[in-house]
Amino acid sequence: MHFMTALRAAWQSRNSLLCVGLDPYPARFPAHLQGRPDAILEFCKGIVDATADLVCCFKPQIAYFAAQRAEDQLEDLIAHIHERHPDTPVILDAKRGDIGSTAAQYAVEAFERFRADAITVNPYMGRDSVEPYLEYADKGVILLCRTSNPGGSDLQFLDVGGGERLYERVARLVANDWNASGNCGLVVGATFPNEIARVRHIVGDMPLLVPGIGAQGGDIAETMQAGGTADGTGLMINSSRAILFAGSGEDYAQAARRVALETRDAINAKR
Ligand SMILES: O=c1ccn([C@@H]2O[C@H](COP(=O)(O)O)[C@@H](O)[C@H]2O)c(=O)[nH]1
Repeated sequence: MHFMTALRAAWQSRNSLLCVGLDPYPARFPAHLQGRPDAILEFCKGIVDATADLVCCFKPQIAYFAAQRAEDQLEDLIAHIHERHPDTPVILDAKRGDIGSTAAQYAVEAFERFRADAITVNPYMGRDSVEPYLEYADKGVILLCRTSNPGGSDLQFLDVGGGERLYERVARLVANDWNASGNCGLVVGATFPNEIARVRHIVGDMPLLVPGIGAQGGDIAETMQAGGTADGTGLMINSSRAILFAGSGEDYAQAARRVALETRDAINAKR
């Protein structure tokens, strides 16, 4: 199924705009998982199974798996999500960016090896660096636009002419040119609600992946006000650490579920 079709279906069936980010950091795992060779997979499966009915998508961040030499556990985790929660799209947060020939290999890695439904991509090497992902027309390609970190302003806020900021140029380019197959989205941080509103104005109803609530302190009400579409959807609002590490004992998955539920409900209260 096309990523966008699956996402829209999940927004409706789950009544949720929440994306749970899967950033497994072993030092924060509960004691009963410490030292197990499959700890990353078991930790993440616990989170996924406890929250799947509350989310519109999951977003594993590849660095947390690669740093632990656990790419095989990422493969198994995504296979688990597809098997047990088949209506829940998976966004591989990899932020790839390279020349076309190398990008083609990254696209194979994301969509054929890991079987992700969408990937995050860095657009700053231009169209030919993004083309190999766009060719997978049924997969989502979610481009960095206005990132949530403070240093994002160093470049993304530069005036590229006529008062247009670089992140606005990215939004315009993606909406008017790169999105021919309707498979593009943009990353815009919850920590910059004014820019979320600008991007929404430029791109119409294009889905926005919004990290930055929870541990980074972004405001849910401001995010919804700035980025929600007329039908109350349009956003995948990510929270990772605040949900993953809500508890530190054997009941960590139940604790994660409680925070995921509160977060989903706080978002829904502002739709
Ligand atoms: O601009 C961006 C783009 C991506 N991220 C990623 O989202 C999560 C945020 O984690 P929290 O624990 O909820 O802060 C993480 O995987 C980042 O790599 C982002 O934060 N900002």
